[in-house]
Amino acid sequence: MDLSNIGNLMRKTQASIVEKGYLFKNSDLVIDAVGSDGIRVMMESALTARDRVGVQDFVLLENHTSEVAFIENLRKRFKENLIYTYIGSVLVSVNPYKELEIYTKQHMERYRGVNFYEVSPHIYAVADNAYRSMRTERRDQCILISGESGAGKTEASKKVLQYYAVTCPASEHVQTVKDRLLQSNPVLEAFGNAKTLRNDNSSRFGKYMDIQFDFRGAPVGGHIINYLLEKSRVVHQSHGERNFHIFYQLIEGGEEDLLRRLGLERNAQQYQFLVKGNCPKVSSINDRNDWKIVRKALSVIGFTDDDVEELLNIIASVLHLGNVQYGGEDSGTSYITTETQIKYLARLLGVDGTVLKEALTHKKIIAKGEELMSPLNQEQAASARDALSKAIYGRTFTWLVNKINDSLAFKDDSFNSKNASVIGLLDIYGFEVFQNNR
Ligand SMILES: Nc1ncnc2c1ncn2[C@@H]1O[C@H](COP(=O)(O)OP(=O)(O)OP(=O)(O)O)[C@@H](O)[C@H]1O
Repeated sequence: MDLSNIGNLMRKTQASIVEKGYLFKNSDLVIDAVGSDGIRVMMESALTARDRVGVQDFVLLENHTSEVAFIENLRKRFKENLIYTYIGSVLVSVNPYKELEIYTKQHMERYRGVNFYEVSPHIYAVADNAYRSMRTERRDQCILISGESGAGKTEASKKVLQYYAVTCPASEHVQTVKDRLLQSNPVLEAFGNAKTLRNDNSSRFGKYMDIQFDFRGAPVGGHIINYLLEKSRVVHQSHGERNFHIFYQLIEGGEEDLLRRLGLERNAQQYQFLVKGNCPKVSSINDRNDWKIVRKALSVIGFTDDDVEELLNIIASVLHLGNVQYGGEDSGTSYITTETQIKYLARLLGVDGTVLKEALTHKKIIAKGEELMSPLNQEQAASARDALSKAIYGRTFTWLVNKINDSLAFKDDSFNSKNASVIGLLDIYGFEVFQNNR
């Protein structure tokens, strides 16, 4: 072998070894390619490379049962901006908290149709592997994403969706489905995410999303199941946290005449349900911009102007409910001191103001077939108000998800959805332990 070429060949091979993560597992291949003269230098280079970037699959670690070795390998890779590592077919991801140039179309192409271990670990490899297994084995697949709050689960599930949106076959109809699938994210995040101490955009609900594919492997529909929305956040937030994003987006971004119609002021500090966490501004969040994104997304998903109006009426009514105040502290019988709120509430919710007032200050008892109204004291009335606010918000969220599902459902009669192949995406929020878990 011409020794002058060894350097070049080595550099090339080493890059490929590092990229593919073969290192010493497949070092025989490398030694064959380099020839006996290059073996020693080659081995040293590969060793140095492994020292620097770690191994791309934890099963290749010499001491793979050691937690210390595991963490050390993650640390090495993270330092080199390698946030993904495999444990066999499981992908471990470390949140980089910065934009990495690893989600471009070129990257997607690199992972398309390529075997899991031929390219460096990536969320796209997992997405592609599930897709190919679905097509070749004709079996439904599921990608389960779990981790503690702020680990990057929601971002990972968005990357998977983007991967399918770009790489799967498309037609006009399929493009609409892809757009709707992608646009459902900002809407769900506006209504179901909030700033917490750990994550400025924390999902406060669990989400399971089915993506349906036809026989050509094109995404033709989807379905979302939501569960465990953290409704208590509507009425109370811990210090440094916020309510659901949509409230701030509406107040910051809502047009003047819209706010006037809803009886709202452009000042979040005016609303009892938005001041509990004492966190009016978050540097990483632009509520005004996000409002525009959500409004656009709602129309892409197929919400009519009437749907949006109804939705916003209800969101505004929750804010008005929070400002309902009671008198009658010592008497044991509460009464409402904020008539303006009741006026707005009656109009926005389409209910009779007198009936609403009674509902907010009394409880109904049915005894021996007879209905009796019993007055609530101030504290009980405040709890009734909060319970109503949570119930309204919770049902609105379910309504929203149902509307999104209607728009994602495949409506062609000739297509039998029972024959569709499905990739499920489960993004379940991380465990948290609070002083008070609610
Ligand atoms: N791959 C990534 N590249 C760059 N930044 C990321 C990536 N993944 C996550 N982040 C950053 O971390 C933040 C938190 O991520 P994400 O919301 O996905 O966490 P999560 O695990 O879904 O948390 P929660 O359970 O609270 O909803 C994101 O808003 C984003 O700023």
